Parts: sequence; C-alpha cells; structure tokens
Amino acid sequence: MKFVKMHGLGNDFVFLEDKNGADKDFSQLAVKMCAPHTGIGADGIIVIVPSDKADVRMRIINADGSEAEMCGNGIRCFAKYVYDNGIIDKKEFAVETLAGIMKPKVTVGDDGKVSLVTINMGKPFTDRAQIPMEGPSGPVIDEPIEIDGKTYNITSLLMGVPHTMTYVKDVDAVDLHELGPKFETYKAFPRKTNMNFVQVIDDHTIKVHTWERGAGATLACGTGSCACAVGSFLNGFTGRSVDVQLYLGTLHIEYNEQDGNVYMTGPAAVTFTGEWLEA
Ligand SMILES: N[C@@H](CCC[C@H](N)C(=O)O)C(=O)O
Repeated sequence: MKFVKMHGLGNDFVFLEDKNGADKDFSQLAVKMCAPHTGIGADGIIVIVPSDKADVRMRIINADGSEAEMCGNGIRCFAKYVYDNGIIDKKEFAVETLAGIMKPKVTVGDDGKVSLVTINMGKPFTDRAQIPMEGPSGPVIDEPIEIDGKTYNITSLLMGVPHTMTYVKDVDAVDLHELGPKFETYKAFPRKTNMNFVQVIDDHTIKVHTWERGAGATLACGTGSCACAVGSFLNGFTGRSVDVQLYLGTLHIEYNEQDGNVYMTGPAAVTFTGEWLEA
C-alpha cells in the first residue's frame, strides 16, 4: 500500500488513495500507521476517495482511530496532494467532508506545485446545541467552568469539529498534556472537544497551542486556528483578520464580514513517500 507523508505546520498525516474507501473502517489502520515507533508516526491518516457531491472526498481518521468530521491542516495538504498528483486539474475546487463541502483555492509556484492553500472553511456555529455542549441554548462565550477546583473561562464553537478555547497570559507556560485531556473529556461535551490555549499578542495576532481530540498535543491545528480567530473576535480581543502563531509558523485567518465564512491560508508540505507492508 503506497502512502505519502505530509504536514501542515507540523500537524502530520499519512495520505492514502482508495477508490473503494467510502464506507471502509480505517480505524485499526490509522492506529497502526500513526504509532510513532512501530508505524509511520502521524497525527492522523487521510484517505482520498471519490465523491458524488463534490470534486473529491476527504476522510480524516485520528491517531486513536476515531473519525473526525474535518481537519484544517489536513485539507490544505489534501488540496496540494490532489492538485500536484493531477487528481484535480483546477485551482479552485470542492471537497466533500463529514462537516460539509469545503472549498480550497491553490497557489502554484514556479515548479508547477502548490505552494500555498486558502480554504473556505464555511461558517462557524456558535449555538451550544451545535457544538455540541450540554446546557441552555445560546453561544458559549467567556463562560466559567470548573476543572479540578479551578475556574476557567471558556469560549466554544463548532468549526467543522468542536473547539473550546481559554485565554492565558503565556501559552508556553501551559502544561498541555496535563490540562488538555481534562478539557477534551469535560462532562458537558458529549462528543468531546478540541482544546486551545490562546494568548492574545495584539488586535490582529494570537498565539495558540492545541490539544486535539483523538490525537493529543499537536504542533498546529487548522480548525483550531480558525475557531480561535472567530472566538477572539467574538470576545472583542481582535478584529476579523488574524495571524495565528503556531510552533512552526503562522496561519492567516479571515472571518469575512460579507459572507460570514472563515478563510484559512497557509502552507502544506510533502515529507516522504513510502510503502506500508503490514497487512
Ligand atoms: N488537526 C486538525 C483537526 C483534526 C480533527 C480533530 N483531531 C478532531 O477529532 O476534531 C486540524 O488541523 O483542524
């Protein structure tokens, strides 16, 4: 089984093509492939399958075997993969995901390969039931919750996948491994949540460290960056145009006033190709 290893700012994925992969269970394969010592090592696997609703379909399975509705860094890599490999021959196209149709637009460099990708990520959903989070309807903005006797003010929304954020003075001081799982499995989130710790740098810059549902601490999270840009705007900390600083670089996020959609721009890279020999 041929694979391609790719990453978006260090959020890494094993890419597979499977024409018959629409309904397959990739859970076990994802766990094996993502294992760092006995597998390839990755935050998830992404399977490219045909679509009857869009130009092509993306499936993302986390390192723990759970399937996610969407992946922001993954879809930038996906756009590069399908364009560079001639699966798609136009610079703007539509990708079916479990979170709906996403629309990538690729920028092609002098070498004919994709150098930058902008994704129309659609609209964020802010009602509690949409996240989903238990409790009365309405948005979850700067709401206090208690974990281990400590109060954290959270903002939560659905950006393809559930995201929660809390604002801190210094993200580098946060123990992601200690706190991340406690928020991920907090009782009010029936489908768990991705957890973002956010530091506001200025009114157009934030710094984010994410603990991902199903993958743990990652070097970057695309949907998380979009969610935190929207959340920072809703909290009045930033405008609609935000640079999100991550461990290995920056994503630019635009929460468009006209159409209400979120646009994410950033890089995607191929690391290596290989052949998976295990059955
Ligand atoms: N890394 C992704 C998000 C992948 C899905 C997430 N782990 C979940 O289960 O919600 C991104 O870049 O958005």
